[in-house]
Amino acid sequence: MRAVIPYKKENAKSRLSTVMTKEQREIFVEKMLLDVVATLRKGGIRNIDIITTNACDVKKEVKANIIEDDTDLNDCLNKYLSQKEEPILIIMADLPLVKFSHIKDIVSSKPDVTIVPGKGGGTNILFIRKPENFRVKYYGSSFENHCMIAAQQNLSIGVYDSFLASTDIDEPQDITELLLHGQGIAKDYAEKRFGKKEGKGRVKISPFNEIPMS
Ligand SMILES: Nc1nc2c(ncn2[C@@H]2O[C@H](COP(=O)(O)OP(=O)(O)OP(=O)(O)O)[C@@H](O)[C@H]2O)c(=O)[nH]1
Ligand SMILES: C[C@H](OP(=O)(O)O)C(=O)O
Repeated sequence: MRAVIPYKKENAKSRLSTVMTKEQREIFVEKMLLDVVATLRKGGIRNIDIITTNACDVKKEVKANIIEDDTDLNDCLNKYLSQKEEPILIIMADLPLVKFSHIKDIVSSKPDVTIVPGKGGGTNILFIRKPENFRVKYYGSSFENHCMIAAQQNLSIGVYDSFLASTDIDEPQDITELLLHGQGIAKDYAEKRFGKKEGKGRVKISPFNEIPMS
C-alpha cells in the first residue's frame, strides 16, 4: 500500500488569513505536512507520495516521494489513482492531530473504502483498497460525494469515527483544537502565535500580535 498527501503551499489556508499572514500560513502548512509525514512513518507506512504544484519547494527534510502536478486537487488525485493497483491512503496535509494509532486502524479496516469525515462535510482521509476505478470528488460535501461514488461502484464503506482525525485545520477555531490536543511541530508553531482564551463557552484562540513568528 501507499499513502498520498496532496499539498499546496502557495497562499495556503486562506481561511486563516484573518489570524495569520500569507508567509505565516505557508510556514504553518509546512509544519503540518511534516507532522502528517512523521505520523504516517510511525504508523508503519513506508511508501509516501506528496502530490504538489510545480512551484512548491517541499523541504528536503520531508522524507517522501515528490510528484509535481499543476492540475487541481481532484484532477491530480484522479490521475494518480488511475495509475495505481495497490491500496491507497489519501490523507490531507492539514491533519496535525492524527495519531499513528488512527493510521494503523484505518489501513487494517475491512471495507473496500474507509472514509474519515472532515468538519463541515469534508473528507480528511480516504483508504481505497482498489483505487484503479475509484474517483475522488473533493470540495463541497465531499464526504457525501465519496459515499455516493463508493455505493455506485458497489463498494463497501466504513466511516472511521475519531474527533482528532476529523479535525482538519481550516478555520481559526480549529487552531484551538491544535493548542489543546496537538503534540507536534505545528502545535509548537501555533503556540508562538496564539494563547488560549477561556470563558464560559468554548475555549478560543487569542493572538499574541506582538510576538514575531519565524
Ligand atoms: N496538489 C494539490 N493539493 C492541494 C490543492 N489545493 C489544496 N490542496 C491540498 O488539499 C488539502 C485540503 O485543502 P484545503 O483544506 O482546501 O487547504 P487550502 O486550499 O490550503 O485552504 P483554503 O485556502 O483555506 O481553502 C491540503 O492538504 C492542501 O494542501 C491543489 O490545487 N493541488
Ligand atoms: C478538500 C476539502 O477540504 P475542506 O475544504 O473540507 O477542508 C474536502 O475535504 O473536500
